[in-house]
Amino acid sequence: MTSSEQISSLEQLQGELERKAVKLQSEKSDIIKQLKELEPQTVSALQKQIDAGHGIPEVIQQIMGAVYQQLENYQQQRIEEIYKFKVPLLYQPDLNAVDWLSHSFNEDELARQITYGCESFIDANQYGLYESIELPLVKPLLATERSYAVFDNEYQIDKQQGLNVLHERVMRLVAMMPHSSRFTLLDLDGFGSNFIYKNDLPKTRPVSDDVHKTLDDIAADIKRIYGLFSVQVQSLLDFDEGSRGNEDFEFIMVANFPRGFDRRSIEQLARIAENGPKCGKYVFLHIDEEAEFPSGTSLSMFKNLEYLPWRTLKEGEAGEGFFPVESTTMQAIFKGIQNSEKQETELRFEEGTPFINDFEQWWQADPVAQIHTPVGGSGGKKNDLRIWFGEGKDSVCAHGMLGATTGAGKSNLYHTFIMGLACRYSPDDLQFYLVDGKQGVEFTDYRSLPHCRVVSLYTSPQLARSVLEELVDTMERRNELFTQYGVSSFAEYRKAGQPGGNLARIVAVVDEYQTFFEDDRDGLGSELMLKLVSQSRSAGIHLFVGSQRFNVAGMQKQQAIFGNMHLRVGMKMTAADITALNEFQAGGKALLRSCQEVGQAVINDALGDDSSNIQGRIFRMTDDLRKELIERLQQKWHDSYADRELESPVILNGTEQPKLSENPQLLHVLHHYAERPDDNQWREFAALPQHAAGLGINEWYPVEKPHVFWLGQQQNIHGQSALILRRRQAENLVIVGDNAEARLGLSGMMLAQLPVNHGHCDAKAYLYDCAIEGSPWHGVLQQVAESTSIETNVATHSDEFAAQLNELTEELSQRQAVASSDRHQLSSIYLFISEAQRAEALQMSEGRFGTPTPSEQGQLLEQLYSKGPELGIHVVLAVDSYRALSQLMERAMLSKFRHRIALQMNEEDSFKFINGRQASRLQAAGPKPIYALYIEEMQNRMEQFKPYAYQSQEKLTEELEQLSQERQRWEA
Ligand SMILES: Nc1ncnc2c1ncn2[C@@H]1O[C@H](COP(=O)(O)OP(=O)(O)OP(=O)(O)O)[C@@H](O)[C@H]1O
Repeated sequence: MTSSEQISSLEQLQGELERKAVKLQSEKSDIIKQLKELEPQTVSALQKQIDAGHGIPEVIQQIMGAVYQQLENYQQQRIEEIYKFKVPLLYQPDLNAVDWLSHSFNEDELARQITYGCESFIDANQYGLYESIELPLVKPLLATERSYAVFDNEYQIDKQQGLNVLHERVMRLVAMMPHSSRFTLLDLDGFGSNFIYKNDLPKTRPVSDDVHKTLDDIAADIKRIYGLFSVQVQSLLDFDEGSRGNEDFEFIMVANFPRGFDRRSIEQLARIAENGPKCGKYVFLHIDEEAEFPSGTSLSMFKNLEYLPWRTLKEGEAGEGFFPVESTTMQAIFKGIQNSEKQETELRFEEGTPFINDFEQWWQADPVAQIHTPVGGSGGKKNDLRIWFGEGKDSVCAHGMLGATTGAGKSNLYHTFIMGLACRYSPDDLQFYLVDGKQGVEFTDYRSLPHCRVVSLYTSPQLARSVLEELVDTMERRNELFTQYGVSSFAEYRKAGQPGGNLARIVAVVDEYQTFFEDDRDGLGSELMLKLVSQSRSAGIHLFVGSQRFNVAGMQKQQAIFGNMHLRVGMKMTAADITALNEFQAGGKALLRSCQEVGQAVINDALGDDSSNIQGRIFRMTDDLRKELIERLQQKWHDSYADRELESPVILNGTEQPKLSENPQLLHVLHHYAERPDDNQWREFAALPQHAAGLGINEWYPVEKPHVFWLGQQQNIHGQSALILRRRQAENLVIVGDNAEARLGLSGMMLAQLPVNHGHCDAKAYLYDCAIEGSPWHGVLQQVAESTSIETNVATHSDEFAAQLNELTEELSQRQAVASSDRHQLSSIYLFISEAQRAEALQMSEGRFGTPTPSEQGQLLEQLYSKGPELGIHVVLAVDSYRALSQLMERAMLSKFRHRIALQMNEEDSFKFINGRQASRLQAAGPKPIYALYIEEMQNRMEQFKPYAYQSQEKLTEELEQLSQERQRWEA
């Protein structure tokens, strides 16, 4: 119910009550009249009864009883009707008479009017009611331009009288507006003893010992709020609730005025009293009549004072005045407020961005000079808070930064910004790189946003820096392209018709950007950031970074970097952070101090210059709306570009193992070629740079029958670790290390990639699964093999393995007989031995002279890995430790494994296996994520990556399904 309805209902109540009472009165007399009219009939009825021989008194009783019953029913009914009308609780004259337990305090009733006594009664005696009804006397408050005063009446015995009036005002106001009122309690003479409930009030302004400072702060607020006004909006009360945000109405309560005030503070207070009401600031003075005003001052300086009635009312009394609030009532009100749930006021995204409902308008905005989107409203207008990057008429805005404490609404601002832009610009015109902090998963849903090129979750410092590195590389590639076509900027290139292919503006949003500078002794993060922010604007690349504060630990060259961050967005921050910051000037800082509520922000696009501050409230974007919009944007992509495959973004995750099904290089091959590529197409794909989702390998000779197997993801944007098996000596793989999930995941995913490299007649797999039967690892390889169309032979026991070895040895000797010119026609054969440490028949035994001698199976295997690779037979061996490996083969045999993967192992084993301690340091930061090293013996290459790892049966099944779906086109 709005306030005006409230008041009309008060008046209505009064009228209704009077009408009912009069009606009751007239009905009562009607009945009595009827009763009187009954009398002659009664007489004749009596006569009849007597004639019939009945007893007289009994008959009279019967008739009279019926009549009185009827009368009573009437009265009861009417009285109930009257009591149904209740005075609204917040307007009851006596706050002590209110049942506060029945009130939720969840919503505010703006005190446009307020009760200041009892106006009239419906008198119980007069109308025959059980109880009298009191009606409130109301007067306007918020809508006036008044301040208020009450005198301490020296003739009163109780000197507290005037203060009690103030207390009653405070309680009434806080009960009406628990969430939108703020109190400033000035008790200079009493040291606060006159406002003992100060800490119970939900919001108070901190009062400095120096009253001038407090008054100056209030005056600055008034000035700031005047700054929000426009022709339509000329008082705080005119703002609609969403855009008023949480700008509070402030009540400045002064005890024992003017005690403790000097001339300057009285002058300032008088100015506040006069100018404050439009900005929602009202002064209430309790005047101590015995105190003297400092010379040159007087109460007449307060021009708009209204005097509050101070008469104490007692129960049943009417007139202007007040009922002193008892302390139990205060407690009930404060408790109720404490338990209330604040109804958030908000400005919804849909309200400020009507274009989101007009699909025709989507993706129509022009990115050539700049990109921009509204992100909030300042008050009078609903969408004048905006973020932009690029070139304006006389200004530029290259990059931006956001400072906001936890819970200030930072994530919501990112979502509003990202979705606003995504609806306005097409994915050909705008792309996002989204980087969450170390703990962050805020950007997860954007994996399916068509504009997204990179989504990084739980981002580690190394990963964060690699994103910067990638942006710098992209910038350099763009600059080369511009030089090639004789243009100097993104805008010129676009205007020239994009002769070298489409380029979109890139916006990189980085949350918790201090991650760039963590564990960074070389200062690489600062170096890269400076390079990017100082050069990338003309390449159409913009950085928008956020943190708890602008200035973050570990950052070097801050001044130079910040000199390019034209856009500054501040939300609620700690007082200490605001005082310390240099990214806003004094006016901006004052605005930031008033951002006390979630969603409030100050935006400045001119390096913090005070002339460019704009304060307001960020649109609220619900998760549901965001998800719905992402889905619709995806649909729009498919509708608009039926012939173009949507490129999947690179997904980085600082804690999780990667998924083969998300490998952009694999996806590129699968999506780009309608069938399994031929030799030339493979070569073309291999030569494609990694940033274009290729392998970046030029040495790709079809005669060597190269086949690619991805192993996992490196800690950077484009780096995918892969090994290429060719028909050359030693093209085998050995995986050594503690982690069973990684060993199994690596072998399993290699197996899963056979159908990428081979048609089903073109390869065969032999599996020797030595995992303990009943263990979670047992049978996993077989399950993977079954999901491919490749012919597979599975052994789980030593004798089955012996048969496999015999078959393969036979195959090997047949292949050796094939003329070398025909060998390229031989199909590929892969032998996977997992958990080889458990293959007893492969272990070496002590020979005649104490030297270890290979077992019979060991010798056959040795032949296969020594002679097989050139003939298309490759061995993939996985074992849990170097010690176990050394029981399977002599050290010299290790040279037959050109490809080696090391997982975490002890330092000694690491030295033996890879000639360095690196493998003993892999998990130094903790067990997750699992890291691995890929060593390419011949090229002396070593790279660290996160391997594909086995996690659970469900996840594997899901992954295999996903992969076979992706491959479907080729299989058909
Ligand atoms: N502009 C806004 N209007 C109304 N409510 C908002 C607004 N912004 C955020 N909120 C609400 O406030 C809460 C915190 O918001 P948000 O998650 O964006 O904060 P944050 O600063 O990112 O917090 P954290 O740093 O803890 O992640 C959420 O419940 C959100 O719905």
